[in-house]
Amino acid sequence: MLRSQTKLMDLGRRLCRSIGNNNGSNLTMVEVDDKTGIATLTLNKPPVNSCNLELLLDLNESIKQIERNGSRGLILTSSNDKVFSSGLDLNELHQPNQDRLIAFWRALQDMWLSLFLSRVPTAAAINGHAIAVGCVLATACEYRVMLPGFSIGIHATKFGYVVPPFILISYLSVLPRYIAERALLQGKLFSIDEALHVNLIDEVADGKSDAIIKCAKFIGSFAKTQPDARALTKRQTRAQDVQLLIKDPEGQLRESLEYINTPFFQQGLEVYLAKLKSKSKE
Ligand SMILES: CCCCCCCCCCCCC/C=C/C(=O)SCCNC(=O)CCNC(=O)[C@H](O)C(C)(C)COP(=O)(O)OP(=O)(O)OC[C@H]1O[C@@H](n2cnc3c(N)ncnc32)[C@H](O)[C@@H]1OP(=O)(O)O
Repeated sequence: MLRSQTKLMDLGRRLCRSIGNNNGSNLTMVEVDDKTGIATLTLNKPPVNSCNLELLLDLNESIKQIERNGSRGLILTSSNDKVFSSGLDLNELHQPNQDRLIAFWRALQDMWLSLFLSRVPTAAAINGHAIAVGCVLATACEYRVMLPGFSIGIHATKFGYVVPPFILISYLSVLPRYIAERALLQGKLFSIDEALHVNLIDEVADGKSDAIIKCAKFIGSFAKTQPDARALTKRQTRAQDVQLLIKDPEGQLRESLEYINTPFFQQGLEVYLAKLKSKSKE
């Protein structure tokens, strides 16, 4: 590598400062670019960023921290170069301890609301597979840039999971209804070309740094808007989508828990988890 290139990269690194989210965990990392004021929020739970209780709480705290520290925007990405997020940690749903399950599902609902309604511009640099809730994280953002060779989508019905309303809504907020409905019913995972074709993603990037640059460019497109006016307008635009979860979070929680605790769901999950484990040993 040329010395001038190395120098440029060092400079880039120096311009970023890490900010903690006060809980001392490294499950997510936040770096703010001093020049642009944009925060990069990196999912960092090996091996595949599956969302367990701790990651959801951490992610929610980081989203709030980014808003509190006055960042100009949020870019969500992953420290894993193959997987953006593998969705919910299925171990949280399998034969769950009921108190932990309640905390887990509440954390999921709260985190989704924080990201979906974030007052700052949000973009996802999808540098790996984005499966189920991994896709939901991306669609909660305002803009999506993805790298080729990976899949994105919600394939829950293939494995016998009914999707809760807020997951459905996050799909419907970016896809036309007939495409969202068909994809959900088929349990479809989109290739990059298919995702681009239906506008599930906005752009393709040829590497993670290119994806981050493209996300930053999108966020920069709001430079001339007044932040409070932008934030309130976004909230109004999305108000109907969040109505159910804001008006009756406990009702939504109850419905999901009832379903998760059914023998039907538990048996299906057991088979799926066993398949996943045997696949990873191949
Ligand atoms: C009428 C009432 C209405 C209310 C309804 C309420 C319903 C509520 C419940 C239903 C929820 C529905 C919505 C579902 C949302 C979800 O997000 S579920 C999660 C779905 N995700 C997946 O299925 C992903 C599965 N994983 C993969 O396909 C692959 O792992 C990968 C992401 C493509 C990565 O592949 P690779 O790099 O080859 O890694 P692996 O070797 O496969 O995996 C490494 C280890 O990680 C484990 N793992 C992977 N994903 C998960 C996961 N999601 N949860 C837990 N563990 C996971 C995998 O088993 C490996 O583990 P080891 O064997 O121990 O190494």
